[in-house]
Amino acid sequence: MSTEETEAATLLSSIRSPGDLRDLSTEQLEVLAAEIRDFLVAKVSRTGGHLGPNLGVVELTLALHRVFDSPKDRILFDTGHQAYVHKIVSGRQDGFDLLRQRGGLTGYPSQAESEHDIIENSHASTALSYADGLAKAFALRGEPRHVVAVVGDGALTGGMCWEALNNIAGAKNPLVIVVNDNGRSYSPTIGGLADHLSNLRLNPSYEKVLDLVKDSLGRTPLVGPPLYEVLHAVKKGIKDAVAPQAMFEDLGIKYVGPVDGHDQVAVESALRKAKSFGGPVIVHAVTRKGFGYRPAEEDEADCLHGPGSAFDIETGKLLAPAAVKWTGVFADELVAIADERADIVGITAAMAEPTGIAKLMKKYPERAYDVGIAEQHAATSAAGLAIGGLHPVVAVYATFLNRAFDQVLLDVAMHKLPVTFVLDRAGITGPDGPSHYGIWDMAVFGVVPGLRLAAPRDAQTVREELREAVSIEDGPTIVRFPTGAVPADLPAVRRVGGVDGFGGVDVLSEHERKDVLLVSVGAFAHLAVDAAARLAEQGYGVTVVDPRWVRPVPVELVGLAREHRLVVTIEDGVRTGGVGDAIAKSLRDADVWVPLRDLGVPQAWHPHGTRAEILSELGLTAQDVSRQVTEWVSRLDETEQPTVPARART
Ligand SMILES: Cc1ncc(C[n+]2csc(CCOP(=O)(O)OP(=O)(O)O)c2C)c(N)n1
Ligand SMILES: CC(=O)[C@@H](O)[C@H](O)COP(=O)(O)O
Ligand SMILES: [Mg+2]
Repeated sequence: MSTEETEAATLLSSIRSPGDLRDLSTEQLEVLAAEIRDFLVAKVSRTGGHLGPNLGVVELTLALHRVFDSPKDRILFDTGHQAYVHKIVSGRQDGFDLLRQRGGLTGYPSQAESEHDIIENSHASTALSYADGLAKAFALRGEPRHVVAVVGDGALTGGMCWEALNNIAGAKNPLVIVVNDNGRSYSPTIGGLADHLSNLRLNPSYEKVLDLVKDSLGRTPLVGPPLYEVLHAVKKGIKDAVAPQAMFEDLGIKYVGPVDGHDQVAVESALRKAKSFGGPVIVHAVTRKGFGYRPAEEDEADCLHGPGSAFDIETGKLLAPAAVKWTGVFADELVAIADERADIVGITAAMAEPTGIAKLMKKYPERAYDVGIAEQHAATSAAGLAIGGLHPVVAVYATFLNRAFDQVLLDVAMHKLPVTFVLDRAGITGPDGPSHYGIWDMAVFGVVPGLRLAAPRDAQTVREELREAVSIEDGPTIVRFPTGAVPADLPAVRRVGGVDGFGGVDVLSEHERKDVLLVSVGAFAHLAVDAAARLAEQGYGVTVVDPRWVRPVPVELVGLAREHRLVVTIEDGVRTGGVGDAIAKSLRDADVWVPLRDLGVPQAWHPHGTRAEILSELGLTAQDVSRQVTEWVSRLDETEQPTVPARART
C-alpha cells in the first residue's frame, strides 16, 4: 500500500466523532472525501442501499460537522437516506457491514444508534417542520444552539416544506436550511421550483466564464483579484436576475448561494456565513447525485439512488438475477388497459420507475404525470382529473399514501370519484424499516365510505383486480401488493359469488371436513395453502379462501364462515382495524357466532431486516400458522367435546 493509501486508510479510521474533523487541513479533507467515497462504494456494493444520494453529500456533510457542533447544534436530514456520511463520521463505520440488515445499522438516522441523530421517519419533506419547532424551542428556552436542516430538491417539492418555510420566515428564528440541489429525486426533479433552481444551477455560461476568468486573472497578480471581484459582482447581478432567492428573500429568508457542494472550502464558507446570520437562511448547495463513482454518475434512471441488494462495483449492476416483480406485472397491465381506454391516465409522486408508471409515461407521455414528492396533491389532482372525465391511476408506495388520507376520504371518496390507487410495497417491506412498512392501508382506508380495496395474490389476480378497479365508476379503489418477486400463479378451485366480473371469493383449497375457514389476504395465499396442507396431515379440514376485494368485507365470507367451526384470517397489515377485525364485525352483524382468530402485524414499530425475517419474527409463516391453528382448534375440541378428541370423531 502506498504512503498516501496508508495515510488515507488511517485518516478515515482515525475519525471516530465529528470533532475529529475540525483540525483537518483542506488537503486532508480531500483525501478523507475520497476515502469516504471508496468506503461507501465498497460497503454499499455488498449490502445495497442509498449510494447515489450519499456520494453526493460527502463534502457537504464534512462541512456541516466542521462548522456546527453536533449534538449541541442539531443537524437534521430530510428523508434521511443521505445520512450515511453523517453516520460514518459519527462513530459508526464498523456498522456498515450490516447496513439495513437485521440487528445492524438502519438506513436512516436512528436515535438508538447515536446522539447525533434525530429524524427517523424516512418520509420526505418533514425536516423543515422539525427544524421550525426545534428552533422555536431553543429560542423559548434561551438555548444558544443552532438548527440545520438538509433538504433535497426533491423533498422541497413536498407541501410540508412550504408550510414550514412560511412559519420559519414568520418566526425569524436563527435556522440554517441547506438545499441539497442535485436536480433529481429519482429522475430529474419536476415543477416550477425545480426549473427555478436549475436555471441557476445549470446556467453554465456565466459559471464557466467566471471560472475561466477566475483562473486566468489569478495568474495576473496586479489586475487579477480586484477585477475578479468586480466580475463576481457582475455574476451576483446575473444571479439576482434569475436566482430563486427573490422567492425566498421575499418570504423573509436570506439566500446564500448557489455554492458548489463539492468545493469543501466554498461550502464551509457559505455555512459559516449562514451560521452567523442570526435569522432564517437558505444555503443553496449544488451537488451531483452519485458524484465520484462513474456507474452512479452515468446511471440515467436514478444515479444508483438505492440499489436494493449487492451490485458489481465495476458496472453498478445488481448481482441478483432479475425476477418478475409485482411492479412489472402492474406496469404491463396498466399499459395494456391504457391501449384500450383513452381515459386512463397515470400519476406518480416522483417515483415513476419504482412504481412502474414509467412504462405508461414512455408509451403515453401525455397521459402520465409526475407531481413531485406530493402525494396529497396527487390524490386531489386525481380527483380533478376524474371530474374532468378521466380515470386516474395513482401509483405510490403504500406507506406514502398515509399522508393523503384526508384527500382520499373527502376529495375523492366523498365525491364518489373513479380514482384507482395502486399501492406498491404494501405490507412489511424490510430494509427500509418501520416508516416504510405499508401495513396501515387496509385498516386506515378500510373505513372510507365507498372505497373498495383489493389485495391480489399473484400476477393473474393483479391483472384481474386492476381491471376490476378501473371498471368502478362510482368511487375510489385501491389495489395493493408487496415488494419483490411475484409468486407463481395460484388458480382458484372455484369462485363463490361475484357479479358481472366483479368481486366474489376464490376458494384456493378445501377438504371434506370443514374445521377451519382460513381467509388469506393477498400475497399470503401460498402460505395459507401450505399451512392448510400441514393441518390436513393432522386430520384437520381447512378451506382456504382469498376474498380478493377485502374492504368492504365480501358478503360471501359470512356464508362460508357459517359452514366452519373456526375462522382464521391472515393479512400483511396491522391487525387493529384490519381485515380480520372487519370480518369479525361482519360476522357479528350477521349474527354468525363462529369464533374468529386474526393473524397479522401487531400494532407496534417493527425493526428493519429482510421481509422474510420480520414476517418470521411475527409468526407469519406456514409452519407458525399451522401450529397456531392447531392450538386453537384443539381448544375448540376440548370445549365442544372434552372427552372425545376431534380425530377420533367420525
Ligand atoms: C413522502 C415520500 N414520498 C416518496 C418517498 C420516496 N423517496 C425516497 S428518496 C426520494 C427522492 C428524494 O429526492 P431529494 O429530496 O432530492 O434527495 P436526493 O435523493 O436527491 O438526495 C423519494 C421520492 C419518500 N421517502 N417520502
Ligand atoms: C428512501 C425511499 O423512500 C426509497 O428510496 C426507498 O428506499 C425505496 O425502496 P425500494 O427499494 O422498495 O424501492
Ligand atoms: Mg435531489
